[in-house]
Amino acid sequence: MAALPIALTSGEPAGVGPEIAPKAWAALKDELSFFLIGDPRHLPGGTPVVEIADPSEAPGAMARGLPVLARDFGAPRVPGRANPVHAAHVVGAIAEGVALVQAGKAAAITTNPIHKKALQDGAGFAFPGHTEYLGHLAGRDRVVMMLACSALRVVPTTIHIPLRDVPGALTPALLEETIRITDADLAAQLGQRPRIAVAGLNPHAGEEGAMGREEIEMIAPLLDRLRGEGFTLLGPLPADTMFHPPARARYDVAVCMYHDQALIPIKTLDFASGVNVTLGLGFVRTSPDHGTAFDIAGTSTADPSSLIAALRMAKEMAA
Ligand SMILES: NC(=O)C1=CN([C@@H]2O[C@H](COP(=O)(O)OP(=O)(O)OC[C@H]3O[C@@H](n4cnc5c(N)ncnc54)[C@H](O)[C@@H]3O)[C@@H](O)[C@H]2O)C=CC1
Ligand SMILES: NCC(=O)COP(=O)(O)O
Repeated sequence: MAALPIALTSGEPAGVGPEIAPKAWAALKDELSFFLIGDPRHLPGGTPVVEIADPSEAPGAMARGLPVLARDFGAPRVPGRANPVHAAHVVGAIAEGVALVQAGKAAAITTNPIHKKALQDGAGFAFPGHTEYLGHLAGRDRVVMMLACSALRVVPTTIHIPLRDVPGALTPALLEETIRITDADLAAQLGQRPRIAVAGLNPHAGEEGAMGREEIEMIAPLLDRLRGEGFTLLGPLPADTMFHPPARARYDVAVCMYHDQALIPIKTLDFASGVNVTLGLGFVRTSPDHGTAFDIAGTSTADPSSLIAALRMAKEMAA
């Protein structure tokens, strides 16, 4: 019996998602099977499309073209310009992808990039991103964002919030849940518990209280308690010196305090093939690490490498 296909969501039609999906199909058609949930009108002219009525048809269709579970998004696509008419359909494709995974019709979900502001404006989307929406659909109170490439894995503890709100949002409970979910999910993936490096919040990890006290008052006591339970934890480490190659060799994943502390190193190291993974969902979700790239949408120049890596990782994790 053919392996279950991966559900790939449309993402923002005005972005590069419709352009990288056919490129990923061309690269992967002999390696794995997936199907796009989206509007076939949004795909570039000349894309070989096979419309399917059910995910079970995707493996057999891969050799002929990109399998598409066709949905009418209400309007054609204008590259670089989000259309509010699309917004509810973009959200609906994510919900449908999750439902198909939960029904045992798809092995995993891989999401094309969404434009968060366009979904807020067009559909009143109440979530900061996929991560939180997927957690909601999965019925989980808390899930974790991880970005991974061959050189590094990073987890931001706080995600899409303004920088000024980070210190208030960083609670011992939030950090503890983040570390516990990261440890459990990576142990299942790696076959052994991960070595987790934890960043400080402040310059020089607070320099013994001279530059901030979150490390002394919150992070270090929590890490000490979790070490007592058997977690392998380094830190709190100064964030500026934990990402060079010898430092990275000492851990399997870096838990960071806020979005850019985590994402700048990985996107600098490997923007082309980094993958965004949601941990703690109970099913597999991956995504390219990049966004909608409105500035190059419509030019056919978008690099599909990160989507290809995301689909490969979804297959490997779901196996
Ligand atoms: N998983 C998701 O749904 C994600 C969504 N976003 C959203 O995307 C939107 C735009 O975000 P930005 O910060 O501008 O980041 P972006 O990743 O869309 O673009 C940053 C730069 O990288 C380039 N780039 C991105 N992907 C590329 C590709 N495949 N090939 C070649 N060049 C590429 C763009 O042209 C641009 O110059 C925002 O609404 C953001 O929230 C951002 C990251 C992930
Ligand atoms: N910066 C990462 C990003 O925006 C992806 O977020 P999500 O949509 O996967 O939650």
